[in-house]
Amino acid sequence: MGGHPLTSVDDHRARILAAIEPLPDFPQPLMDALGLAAAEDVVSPIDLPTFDNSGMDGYAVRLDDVTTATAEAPVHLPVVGEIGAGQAGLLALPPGTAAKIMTGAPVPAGADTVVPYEWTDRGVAQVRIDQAPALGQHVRPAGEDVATGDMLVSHGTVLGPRHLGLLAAVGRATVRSRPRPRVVILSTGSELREPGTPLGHDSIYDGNSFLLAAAARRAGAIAYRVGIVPDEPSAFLDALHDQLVRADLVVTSGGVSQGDFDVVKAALSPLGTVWFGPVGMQPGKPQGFGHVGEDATPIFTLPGNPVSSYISFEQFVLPAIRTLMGRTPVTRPTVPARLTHTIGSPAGRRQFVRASYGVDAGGPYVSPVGGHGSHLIGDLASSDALVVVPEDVTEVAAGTQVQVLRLDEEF
Ligand SMILES: Nc1nc2c(c(=O)[nH]1)N[C@H]1C(S)=C(S)[C@@H](COP(=O)(O)OP(=O)(O)OC[C@H]3O[C@@H](n4cnc5c(N)ncnc54)[C@H](O)[C@@H]3O)O[C@H]1N2
Ligand code: MOO
Repeated sequence: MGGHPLTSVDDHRARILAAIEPLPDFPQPLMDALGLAAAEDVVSPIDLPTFDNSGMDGYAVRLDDVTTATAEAPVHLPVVGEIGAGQAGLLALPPGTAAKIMTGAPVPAGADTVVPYEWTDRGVAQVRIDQAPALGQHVRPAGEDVATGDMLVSHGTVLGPRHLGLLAAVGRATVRSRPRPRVVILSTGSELREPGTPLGHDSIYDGNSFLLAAAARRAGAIAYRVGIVPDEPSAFLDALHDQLVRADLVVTSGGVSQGDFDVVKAALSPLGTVWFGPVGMQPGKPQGFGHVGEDATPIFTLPGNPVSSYISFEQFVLPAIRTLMGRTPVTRPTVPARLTHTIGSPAGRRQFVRASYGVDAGGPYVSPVGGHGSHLIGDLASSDALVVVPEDVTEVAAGTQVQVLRLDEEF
């Protein structure tokens, strides 16, 4: 790739997003929709409360019958029934009577007020009322909270526990949303070993497939972490084709630079459906994107260095997952912060500097963490932000306002 011109980060992302369509939406059971974007405007089919109901355990009365009640001169009323929540036998209250009523039970026609037990002798056949209530006291009117036709959740809202609770409360069993994309992650490299197994003198543990699968799941996808694939094109193609049946997206790590055993490039280049080339970024220069299989499944071939892999995921795969899910914005927004230490950056490449973000008396700040090496996964794990240094900038002085990606923030 040495002689190839660099594709810009923005052009590469634009090429990817032009090739990704949101997944079709369909009605999903409410619990499956947690964290998904609603793909419909939901208006309420009913009022909430659905009917006038009691806010206290006590007696339903007509205010006119109890306005004179005091401790010295209590009012006595015959009790004509008992109304429990979900057990409402008594539909109307005759004048001059009271009915026991429980919290949430429908207030009978004719009653306009509820007297709580604490203001009475809790009588069964007759009740003594020691205090006069205000009109409508402890009656929760129908439609007070939500009226039929109110907009409950608008298209694009990311559904959380409170939205789902409300949808259930108005009787919705499902909500239209796009499903979680299924993302298959393959890591390539004959040097790789599964964590928990012994390491040879020339092997390393496969951190990337965990890094990428966890990032995909955090982004809202269903991540399938496939085992390690050796540096052998036929083995890679077999593994890939086995996985396509359950993939909306495929992500590979490793095997895309200039090495003699760069398996992903060797296996996919002959298909002619995957673009490989250098992208003007550091880390993450060697990239590939295209389509594979009968369904033209999108495939991202990310570089194997762990930090390169992760930053490539952030820049390219995350926006694709969010597009599939109908989430906006598709790219993580940057926030401004004050840089605490001077940093250098290569000309012509957008640099992503591992950093830690904080806020002090001077406002938000960001401090570089560790070195630039794209193998430094320890430094990556100590970071929670990336400083974005534009392509044409070769040095940023301490104290400068920079643009920062906060990696653990929801957006
Ligand atoms: N002659 C050149 N060599 C390299 C170039 C170049 O332009 N010319 N680019 C360098 C850059 S930049 C990167 S990034 C890497 C990308 O290489 P590959 O994508 O082919 O990745 P590998 O060679 O397979 O591995 C690179 C590195 O990462 C380690 N690795 C790979 N997979 C994993 C994994 N699953 N878990 C942990 N670590 C992994 C691997 O052992 C290597 O150390 O190429 C440079 N070379
Ligand atoms: O692009 Mo590589 O990702 O700089 O190490």
